Amino acid sequence: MPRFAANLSMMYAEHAFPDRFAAAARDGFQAVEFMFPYDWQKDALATRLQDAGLLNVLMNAPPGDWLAGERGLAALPGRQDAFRSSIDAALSYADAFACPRIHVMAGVAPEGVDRALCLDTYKENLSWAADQARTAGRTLLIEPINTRDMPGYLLNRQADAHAIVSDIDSPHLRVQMDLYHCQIMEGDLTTKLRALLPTGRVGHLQIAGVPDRHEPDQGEVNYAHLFDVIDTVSAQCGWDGWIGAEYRPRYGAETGGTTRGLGWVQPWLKRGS
Ligand SMILES: O=C(O)C(=O)[C@H](O)CO
Ligand SMILES: [Mg+2]
Repeated sequence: MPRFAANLSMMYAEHAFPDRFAAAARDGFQAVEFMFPYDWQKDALATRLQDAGLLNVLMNAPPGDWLAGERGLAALPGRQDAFRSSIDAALSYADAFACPRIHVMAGVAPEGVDRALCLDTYKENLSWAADQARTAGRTLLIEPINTRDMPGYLLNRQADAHAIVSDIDSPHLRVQMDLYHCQIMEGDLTTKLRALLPTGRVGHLQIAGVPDRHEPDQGEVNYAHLFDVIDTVSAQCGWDGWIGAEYRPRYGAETGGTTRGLGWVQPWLKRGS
């Protein structure tokens, strides 16, 4: 049976972020993920998480200056100190939330910087970070992101992410396989899931409708079919990860909000919530 986590950075936007934990629990989610909790005091958010009886299954490391266009630091030459500080911060927050997984974003190639140098920087930084994660008992994730939503992002395809994870060869570095991005960049989702889940290198899945990034019951991807595929392959290979619902709800606060669009996940939500 697939296990779904509500992404509180995109869902429940009709509530202030700290209030989204209780909102997701009321709807029956048992786990949440989110991107960047760093604007909030970690113990206060940890209390919201615990009061709502939720697991936090994924969070992101600080991405650099998001408003200035930065989308991660891991592959940026000359930013090693900032990268290492971002990992320290992420591990501290992950400890407060008992969060096992941290998405470490690669970054957007700076103008005129050689992609080969970025890749070398990426591997060097990830090797160091995976060792920090080992000590802390966490797992880092790298995610291929589509070039339409994030032009210039330095990791776009599943095979490249798996090659990096294989090269670094640490149990504390895995792939975050976002099926929304994978559909846009590559397609062939059924075959990719059947091939990649058994490798042991996929640490987390995410979903959203394609192309509008709304609920997964809208758009070109048949997620009901993919949930069956994930169930079948997981039973065969023992994959026991979570699936993050990382989408922008189609209903706003005035027309029912996030809750109204949860029909797609009802069979898997906790009863009596
Ligand atoms: O963009 C995505 O799909 C992600 O999962 C990142 O964590 C946030 O950009
Ligand atoms: Mg994603």
